[in-house]
Amino acid sequence: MKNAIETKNLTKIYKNFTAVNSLNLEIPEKSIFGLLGPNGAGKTTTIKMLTCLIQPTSGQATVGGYDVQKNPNEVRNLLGMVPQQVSLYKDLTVQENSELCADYYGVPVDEKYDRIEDLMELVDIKYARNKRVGQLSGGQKQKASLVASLVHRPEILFLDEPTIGLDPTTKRTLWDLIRELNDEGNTIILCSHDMHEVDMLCDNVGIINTGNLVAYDTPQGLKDSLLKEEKEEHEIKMKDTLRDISNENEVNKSTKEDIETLNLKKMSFLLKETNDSIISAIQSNPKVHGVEVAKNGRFNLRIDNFDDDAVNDVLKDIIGAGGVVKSIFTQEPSLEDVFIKATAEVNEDDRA
Ligand SMILES: Nc1ncnc2c1ncn2[C@@H]1O[C@H](COP(=O)(O)OP(=O)(O)OP(=O)(O)O)[C@@H](O)[C@H]1O
Repeated sequence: MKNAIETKNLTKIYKNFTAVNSLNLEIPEKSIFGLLGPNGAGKTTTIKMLTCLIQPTSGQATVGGYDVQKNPNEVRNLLGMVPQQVSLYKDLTVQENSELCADYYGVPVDEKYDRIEDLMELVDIKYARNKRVGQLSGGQKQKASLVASLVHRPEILFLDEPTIGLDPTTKRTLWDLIRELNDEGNTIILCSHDMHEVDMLCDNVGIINTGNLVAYDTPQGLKDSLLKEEKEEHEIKMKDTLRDISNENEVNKSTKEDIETLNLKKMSFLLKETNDSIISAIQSNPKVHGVEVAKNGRFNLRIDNFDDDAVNDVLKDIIGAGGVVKSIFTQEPSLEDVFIKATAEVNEDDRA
């Protein structure tokens, strides 16, 4: 698979402050890539370099095979950009802004009205086409911005916090649109602080912290690696604690309990009906620790966090004993956990 974007040691230094430090990134064609990072990490600076708004201090970047420094015009023709702050003319209407963008990118006159019509239909902003952008709500502005950015059919679309401030329904409409554009073969670069959004939409995620790329994988790959890291940390902690205990020659009850629960994850089932045979079936599973039946009939238990089959095994026990599961909940690492871990160490001094 070809890459839509490649960077090699891409660096931006403002005076003596390193905003982006030697970034090496590969974004496959026709994928949705999520760029994450805390405030001030260097996301917008990276996007600005890739969209030819600012010059890198050193390193290279290619977009659609074109070098951002040597062929900025070719790069600009390939991409569309929805920035954090909507950059349309406030005194012009949605229609006028869209036409202006179409003319700027040289969209043939016999196509431009149809394209604008189709896009307005797609994002549902037709009803406000004759309103001035300055009079629109935040969500309407975002939609107008999308129409203007997509009118020249960019192969690569940059979206900087596209759903910030949108209501949940409009947000989901926009997610559908992003997926649709991707299905049509567009590459999408999404900058967002919304972890759920990134998890739902992106094929790959890069986490940038103090100008450095600190993680790059699929969302699931990142979560799995956190689980693996936790397992390794847990094993080290176990060994240390057991050594301490044997040194002290005394096993404190709460310490023992701490060790036992370190590697357990919470799991909870709501069954249609409960009876003793279901309870004893769950209790007799060696992977289950401490079953508790809550007043609302929900089973709360803990299972081995690192055993891939544990959830399946408990389910089999319940179904085998004639139980009907209405809902199930397990606590897994989220992309937010990965983000917090990957960006925990902040050393702004290193950037100067
Ligand atoms: N023109 C500039 N001159 C000096 N420093 C700058 C300039 N633009 C950005 N920076 C600094 O570079 C760093 C990265 O900024 P950038 O806007 O790329 O962060 P970001 O990851 O997009 O943050 P946010 O999530 O808050 O939008 C910040 O510390 C910022 O202050």
